[in-house]
Amino acid sequence: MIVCKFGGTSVANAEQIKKVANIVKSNPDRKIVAVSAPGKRYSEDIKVTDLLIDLANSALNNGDVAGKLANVVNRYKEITDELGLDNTICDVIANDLQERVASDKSKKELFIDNLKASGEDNNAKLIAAYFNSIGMKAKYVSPKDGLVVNDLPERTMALPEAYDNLKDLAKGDEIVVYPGFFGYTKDGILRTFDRGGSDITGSILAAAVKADLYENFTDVDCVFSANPKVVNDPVGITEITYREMRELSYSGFSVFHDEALMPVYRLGIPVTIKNTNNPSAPGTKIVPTRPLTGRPVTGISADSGFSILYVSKYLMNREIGFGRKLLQIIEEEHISYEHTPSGLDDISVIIRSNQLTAGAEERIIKRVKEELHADDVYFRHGFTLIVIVGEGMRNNTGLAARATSAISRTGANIEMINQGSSEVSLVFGVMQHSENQILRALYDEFFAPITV
Ligand SMILES: Nc1ncnc2c1ncn2[C@@H]1O[C@H](COP(=O)(O)OP(=O)(O)O)[C@@H](O)[C@H]1O
Ligand SMILES: N[C@@H](CC(=O)OP(=O)(O)O)C(=O)O
Repeated sequence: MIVCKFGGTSVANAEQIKKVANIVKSNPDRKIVAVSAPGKRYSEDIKVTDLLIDLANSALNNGDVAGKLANVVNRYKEITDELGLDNTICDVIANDLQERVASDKSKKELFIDNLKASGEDNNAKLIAAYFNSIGMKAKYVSPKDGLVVNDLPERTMALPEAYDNLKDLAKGDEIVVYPGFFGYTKDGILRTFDRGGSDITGSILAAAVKADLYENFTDVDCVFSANPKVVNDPVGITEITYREMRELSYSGFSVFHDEALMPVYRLGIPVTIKNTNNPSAPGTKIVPTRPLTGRPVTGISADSGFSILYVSKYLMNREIGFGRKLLQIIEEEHISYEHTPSGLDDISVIIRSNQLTAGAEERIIKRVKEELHADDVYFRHGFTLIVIVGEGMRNNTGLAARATSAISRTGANIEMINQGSSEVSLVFGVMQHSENQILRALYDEFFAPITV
């Protein structure tokens, strides 16, 4: 049995939804279909999820609710009209949105989650109605019936019992159309996953029903070895390991959410990334292991929005517990960190900038100075992490040297280097403004065809 997930671009309009129906119809094993909210129809378009976030903020701040709500309903109306569906489903969607807008606003975050999730919830209802209208027996299933997630303040994750609750999801003879992106706490409170989180839903469903395959349909033929929006015509990846994909997704390959790997990885369920616009292309297969090819590097990703906390203190290396105390100060601000490269007398902590506020920075600096008696403490912002990933990198001598010289040829300074302990990745911290130039230089170094 196959669980397939169709991303926002695959369900952005009627034409795309017709392609989805054809893909599902073409293989009777495709029994569970997880869907996103309508995404971008063209590059300047706005995703329904973003329209909904804007609507939620308007509702919280006494802004224009009626106009923004009508805007969202119109996106669905356009789709239903073109699919030849009657007004029933659009009325359901309009009523549902009105109810959500009128719901409890005392917990801002939960109110926004509730509106955000309606994008996928209503699209799943619409797509199930369309499937039935063309004779494909289908039913919409709500995450309320099983996809239990944890409570605030932790980030949203499925609880172990969700897998048991959902194990019989595909038992009937209808195709299950399931909204991505959200679940419910044990108390029935709706919470969304991170942005891009419909990939996570698909993976949870695949693990719950022990699917033979999880197909993730998007708008590119495969995962490329570098972001195709930055590197011209990058090499496509046929097979990639979970570990490689995890590193690359986490650090900038937006094509597949990094958290979506864990549920399927635990059961060894293979994943393929395929193109809704070109379903016969084989796509990229994510597998537990793969034979090594001649190329040590599989992919190069870049992710911006990082800050670095620099701390130096003479004889830091001799001071027992210095690192722990430093990280505890950061923990007490509820901030997570990515890397902690260190030298004899200094340590840097790499943090996602969106977790920092001016107040938090000030408190951290003050405490590190006063409690840890550091000689120097300061934050710097505007960094990108460039990550080179490949199973073939282990024991490949000279690879780091090749990477650093490729970067130095661009004239950029390397602010930080970290060899991931998994030994399949190498991380470089650079200033954000040189990101694209460095990505292209590294791509040329490791992927350009050799000419004699
Ligand atoms: N290395 C990569 N390989 C393929 N696509 C990538 C890569 N890095 C970034 N992308 C982008 O990811 C996009 C698909 O992800 P996303 O927009 O989340 O799609 P969906 O709407 O299917 O969820 C592609 O259009 C592509 O621009
Ligand atoms: N619609 C949500 C969840 C999602 O997974 O969307 P997409 O498939 O368009 O990446 C978002 O925009 O974050």
